[in-house]
Amino acid sequence: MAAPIFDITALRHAYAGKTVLEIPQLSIQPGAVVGLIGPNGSGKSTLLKLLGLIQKPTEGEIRFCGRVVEPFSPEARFSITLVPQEPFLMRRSVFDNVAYGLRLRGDAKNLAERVHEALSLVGLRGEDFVRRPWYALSGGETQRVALAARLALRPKVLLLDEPTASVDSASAQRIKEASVQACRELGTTLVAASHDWQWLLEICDHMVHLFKGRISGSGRETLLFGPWQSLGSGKWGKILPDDRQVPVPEPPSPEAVAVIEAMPLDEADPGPGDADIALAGIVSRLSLEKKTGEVVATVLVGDLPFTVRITPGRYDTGAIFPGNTLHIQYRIDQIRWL
Ligand SMILES: Nc1ncnc2c1ncn2[C@@H]1O[C@H](COP(=O)(O)OP(=O)(O)OP(=O)(O)O)[C@@H](O)[C@H]1O
Repeated sequence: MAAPIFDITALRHAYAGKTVLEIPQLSIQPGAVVGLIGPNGSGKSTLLKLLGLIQKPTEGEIRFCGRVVEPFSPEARFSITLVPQEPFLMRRSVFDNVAYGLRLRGDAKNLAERVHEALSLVGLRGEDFVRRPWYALSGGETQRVALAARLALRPKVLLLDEPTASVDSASAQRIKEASVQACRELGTTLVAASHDWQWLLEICDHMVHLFKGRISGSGRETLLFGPWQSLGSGKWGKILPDDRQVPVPEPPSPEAVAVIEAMPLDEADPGPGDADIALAGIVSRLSLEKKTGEVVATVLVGDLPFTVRITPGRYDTGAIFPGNTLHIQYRIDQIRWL
């Protein structure tokens, strides 16, 4: 295996003395497509800024290509590029915005051609856009020009922070396609934070699920939030509006979060099998996971969203689609607490 492009060790980051991110170890391979998911405030943007070397961690180390690189060093600036949630353009034409980085690093050969190429990657026709001033663009076009300006640099690493949060759906689609295509064509490593779990599952080699600044899993786990109720006879869990029970082990604190790894559904007739809990739910969405070729489903049990893995054999029976009833299964002793 190639040496990691990023190697994180004993990382802790704090704002005004409050720790918001703690990652003991994380490696990212060159050329990998990595997804960051997690609720608001879980530390995704902070991790991207640290990987983008525009912030220094409070403690610990981030090695880039095997070396600790100083924030804002030329090496970092020309190899790693971060597209923030609300990218801004310089008060110049689209051409000058896209050409800026190339000129800055003294790399202006075939400039016009490269600007047009980068714009076409994000679905904008050069002829229509190069002369436009920064203010004559929609939000989606601004986002795409900002991405084109990064892709023109053929970066080693592209960091995307919620690339599609505030744009129309056509721009969102184009931004997603362009970033993945760039990674394929240029061998760029892509780390994308997004609430679009389905998109990340489809494109990622690796998912990192952040929760309260810690890695809680790989994005396929179910998180169940308190408050927890006593179910009697020493049992704990939740009671659904239809009186069904969702049992968990005794919670360590009232606000503890239960984590259930996605169990595979691979039998024609689910039954409890290895699990001690089986609950009927309604399939609400299905996604094909690039890494495993499995279908990952969200199944609503009452109003609780559970994540399950459906093996190709089971999925090929053709009986699973949104709106269907499916039994989710888990073992109480496999639940861990956050
Ligand atoms: N500059 C800052 N100063 C102080 N606190 C900050 C700063 N930036 C972020 N935080 C806090 O750090 C925590 C993590 O924030 P971060 O923006 O990294 O989360 P996130 O997962 O990207 O959230 P979102 O999905 O809302 O963008 C939050 O509690 C946030 O309020």
